[in-house]
Amino acid sequence: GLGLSVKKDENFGEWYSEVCKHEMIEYYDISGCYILRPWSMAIWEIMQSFFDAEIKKMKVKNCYFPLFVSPGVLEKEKDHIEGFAPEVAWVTKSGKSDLEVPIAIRPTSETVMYPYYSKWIRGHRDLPLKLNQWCNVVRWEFSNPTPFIRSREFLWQEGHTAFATKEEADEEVLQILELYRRIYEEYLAVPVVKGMKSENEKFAGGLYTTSVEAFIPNTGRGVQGATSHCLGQNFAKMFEINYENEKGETAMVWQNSWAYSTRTIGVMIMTHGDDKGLILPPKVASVQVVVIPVPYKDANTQGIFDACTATVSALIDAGIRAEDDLRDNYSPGWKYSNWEMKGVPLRIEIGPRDLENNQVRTVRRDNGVKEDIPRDSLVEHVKALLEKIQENMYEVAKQKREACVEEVKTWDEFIEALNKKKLILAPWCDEEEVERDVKARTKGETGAAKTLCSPFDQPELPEGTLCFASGKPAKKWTYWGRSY
Ligand SMILES: O=C1CCCN[C@@H]1CCCn1cnc2ccccc2c1=O
Repeated sequence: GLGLSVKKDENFGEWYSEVCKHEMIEYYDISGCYILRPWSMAIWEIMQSFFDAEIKKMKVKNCYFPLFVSPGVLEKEKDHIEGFAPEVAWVTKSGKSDLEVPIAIRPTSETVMYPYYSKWIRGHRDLPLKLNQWCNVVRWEFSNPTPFIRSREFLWQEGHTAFATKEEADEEVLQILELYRRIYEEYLAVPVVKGMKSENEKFAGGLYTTSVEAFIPNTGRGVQGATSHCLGQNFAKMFEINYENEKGETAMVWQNSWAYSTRTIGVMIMTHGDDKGLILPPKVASVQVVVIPVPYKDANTQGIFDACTATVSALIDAGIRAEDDLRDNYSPGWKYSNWEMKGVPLRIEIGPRDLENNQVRTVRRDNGVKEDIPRDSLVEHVKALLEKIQENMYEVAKQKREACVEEVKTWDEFIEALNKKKLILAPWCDEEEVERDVKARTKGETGAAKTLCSPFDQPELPEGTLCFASGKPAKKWTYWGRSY
């Protein structure tokens, strides 16, 4: 089809929406819901097989709990549910008749699972209990829906673990957070910051929340990439998840919960896409190499086609996800832009000259560099190229993100940086009231500024440094910004 109607730097919202339509999603007739087409589902599956294998090494077991939540348990813990209640979707009828009691659709599964954790965990030998489920959740949000980033239904994994000691829980929180960093940085080529959420931004039902935070330079917005919470004993108290410990005493468990979702795909699209469309990191591309014949009127067309199919099978035999595009109803030029739009990381062209010289022409999607490579060393060349593309995409994204970071010391610098769509690193007194105040003072049609996270990797905080917002002694460096 035709190219994009807008440029990424001119109209980001429209650009993103159009890019997503080049086979990642289809818009659905219910607002906030999207069809995941194979081109994006394949990305989800590649990430899923990595993460699933990793948590299985940690002895986490997969399970599946019902989609439906009875009202009693959902509203069991007031401060957990109060802020979220408007987002809960309810089933109130079956057929023509009303249900006696409306049933909620899970927005997350703590209240679904924990009554059974209470039943299953009786003695210390039942610990640790480590379960995960791959499922969908529904949150009937009203703020502007965005494919992958904010939808009323999305796919995620949610891990829910229970331990005898806080130390075990604390350790797992960070092990999972590292897996989330790897998903973003090693698979999606998206740089993220690991850090602690503020009291105001953390999961209200938990003890503390850690997260990996990404940043979108075009909009100057942070985006929470994934979260790993230590719940402490809050839910254990609420759901009476206790056990007889080795000393015969009744003790409450220490719990974690952690999730990443299809939002990851949206962050990848926003980070790497350009005015020709998607750019897929090779690690998550369902088609890493597309081989396109460039027949010339009286040249040996069959020979060219045979070279294409031979090239594809050599690459597939080497474990590279390759496809040829031999369609005779599209020109090579049309095929180039079509596969560029879909973001295939590497294109191989084979024309008459390539046939004669027993070579192929490679074209990189990330930087457009063309290179002729001999067919006898095809596989190792392509493998090396795909690795270089993966690494280059990450480095380019990291430099762009670093260029957006601005360190500020005063309120005026903060406001100026915010208006320049920067990712702000500021010394903060870590007082909730001050964060609420910053939110109130920066409220606007593009949303208020808030803390994104306090990076674990803290820069030096010289004695006497004052909070940019309150003027009180600063306790930590914190990333601030507008967010999705
Ligand atoms: O992030 C995670 C990781 C996976 C398990 N759940 C936690 C916390 C979810 C927080 N949350 C988020 N939206 C909600 C919406 C409606 C009701 C409840 C909630 C809710 O509890």
